[in-house]
Amino acid sequence: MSTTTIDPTIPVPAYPPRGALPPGPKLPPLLQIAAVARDPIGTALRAHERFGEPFTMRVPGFSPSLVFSSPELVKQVVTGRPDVFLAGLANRPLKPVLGRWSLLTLDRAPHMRQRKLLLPPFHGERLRAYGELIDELAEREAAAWPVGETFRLDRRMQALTLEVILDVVFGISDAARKDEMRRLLPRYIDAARHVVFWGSIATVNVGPIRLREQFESRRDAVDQLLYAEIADRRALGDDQLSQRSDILSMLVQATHEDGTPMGDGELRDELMTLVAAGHETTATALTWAVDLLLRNPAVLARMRAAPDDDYVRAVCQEVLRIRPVVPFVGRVVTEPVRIGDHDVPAGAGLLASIALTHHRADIYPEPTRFRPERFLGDAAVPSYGWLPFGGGVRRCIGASFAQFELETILRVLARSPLRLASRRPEPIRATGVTLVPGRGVKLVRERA
Ligand code: HEM
Repeated sequence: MSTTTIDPTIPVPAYPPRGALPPGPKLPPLLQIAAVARDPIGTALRAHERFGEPFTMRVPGFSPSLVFSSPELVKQVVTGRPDVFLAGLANRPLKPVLGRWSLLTLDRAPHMRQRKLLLPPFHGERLRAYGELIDELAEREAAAWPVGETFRLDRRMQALTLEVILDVVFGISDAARKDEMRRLLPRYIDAARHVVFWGSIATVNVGPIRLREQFESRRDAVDQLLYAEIADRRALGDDQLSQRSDILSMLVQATHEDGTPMGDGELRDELMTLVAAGHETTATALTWAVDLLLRNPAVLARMRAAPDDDYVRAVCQEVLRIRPVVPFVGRVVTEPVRIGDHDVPAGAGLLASIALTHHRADIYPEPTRFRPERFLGDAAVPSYGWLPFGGGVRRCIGASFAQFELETILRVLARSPLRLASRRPEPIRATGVTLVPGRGVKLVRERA
């Protein structure tokens, strides 16, 4: 069933001529993206120091982009007119993975149509009802870790946040299907990460390297499960549906303004979007949070000693400041615009560098120090000085849920007797659209 009639495809505007954009790193685009992959924050800081604001980044398959980082200019980028500042177009590398109806890859009226349907399930206190379940899943996960053996925390956090998505978003109750999802979704996300980061290079088949085939077969396997779940949910009566609190059940009942329900393709793309946007991001933030806590014993001690809500919130805010899981958000402009004193030609990309904003010494003295106290009391951060969830009509719809999930799980993890397997600093790497710990944060659980 497909009910949506507006074609969401917007042509990519021609790139502006080189001379029309401010200077930036001279490396060829492929080498620029390799440098970003290896040292995302350092590369941005060095470019900012050398070229000032804005500088131009060029990466393969993406509009050449002006990078901004001061709060007032970042605000203009993320809150610019949604019919001109297109985020869906900027997010187009995600399209092969998430689909054409994904909230992340749509713009203008089709984007607002989907956003109106997706926002209500994420609103207010609704998802807090899941607090107990999340707490229970976290306790069970931490209790299963082997004593005295080294393990990678990133993998465990991915498994945990996937469980949360399978319950809260999908509401899958069939045990066999849930097991299949546990097995197949991470494999698909793994293949998808390369497609997103390396663009078209990762979708070719060269001799024995069958990246495209692998990507497509993993996508089809997951799609089959998703369509089966959608069909089962549609088969439920209104009474049964209205008693369920998972997001899929709510979306199956939702209707667009013209009264039409979401089609199967729309539902599939939005489910995939919620997994992709909400699973690894939260897992990565948790992994960084534990790494930072174990390297900052005073903060850990305060977390262990029955912390108040404000302190736990401040810890999570500081984690997302110093390790912004999504290091930038992008827009592509379809007509000339002015950002501060800068004329930006049509077809240029704009990047709000969250990582650079969060490392500004004028907002955060000693920006590389982990100090949750920055977010306590009257210490005010300027608006758009902290934006791990982006902003404007594209602001992350899962932001309050993510913060709640982080705080709930971190309280549990802080109580676990864990130590780092190595004191060496954890390298920060970029994969897909996230900043991840290069070695996955290796831990040892000690005897309690
Ligand atoms: C620590 C966790 C998370 C971080 C750091 C994060 C960050 C972001 C960022 C930076 C954006 C882009 C905003 C912009 O372009 O201005 C975004 C968009 C989005 N996020 Fe999140 N997110 C997180 C968790 C979640 C969760 C748990 C969900 C849902 C289950 C979610 C769903 C979405 C969706 C659907 C969008 C697209 C919104 C739109 O384009 O209208 N995110 N997120």
